[in-house]
Amino acid sequence: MFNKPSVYFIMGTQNASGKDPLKVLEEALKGGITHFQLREKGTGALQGQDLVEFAEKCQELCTQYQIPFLINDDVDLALAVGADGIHIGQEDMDCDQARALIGKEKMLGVSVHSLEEARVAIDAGADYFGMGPVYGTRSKADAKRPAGTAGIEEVISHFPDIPVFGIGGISPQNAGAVWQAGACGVAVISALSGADDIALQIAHFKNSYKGVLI
Ligand SMILES: C=C1C=NC(C(F)(F)F)=NC1=N
Ligand SMILES: [Mg+2]
Repeated sequence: MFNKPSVYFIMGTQNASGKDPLKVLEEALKGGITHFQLREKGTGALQGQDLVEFAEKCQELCTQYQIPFLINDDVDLALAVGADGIHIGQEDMDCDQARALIGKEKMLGVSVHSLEEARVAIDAGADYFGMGPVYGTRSKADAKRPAGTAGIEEVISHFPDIPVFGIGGISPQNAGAVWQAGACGVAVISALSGADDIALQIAHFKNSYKGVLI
């Protein structure tokens, strides 16, 4: 479920750079992403029934390609469409509550920025961590300042069994440090949603992992 090198695509309708978001998702699935997260935020974001229907279409595509489909923040939406899991941040509901709501089978991802936050998330049964922003990012309006990969190294050294995804401004050109830090995968928004050839970009991400191994 979390094999290296994982490429975790995150997108909402506002990240599709004018393209049909479902077409972008299908191209990414065809191109070999390993996880998908629907993160519907910002002005113009879908709401209500429109959001449910869009999420259901994302779910159908991910099921077709047998890729885990996770939803950011919105546990009710995740339960409504039968998503494979949720991703929550520190400012969302607490991990224990989220785990109680989704049950043991679904995936629980948590954004963590410290050992303490990681410990709390592990106690709640988190399946993976998101850590960042590694580099500067334009995809998250309230992102913290770039943290590099030190935090990733520290958390992995204390909790070696929990997969960690680096996120924030990651491209194939700067992904090497994220793999070097021991991350299970890279989580990306604009590096894929804005790419001319998404499959090629995914291949570049996977090759950047090989580069580190050699
Ligand atoms: C803020 C986030 C941080 N990390 C992740 C993930 F990559 F999934 F772990 N997703 C988010 N939405
Ligand atoms: Mg959040």
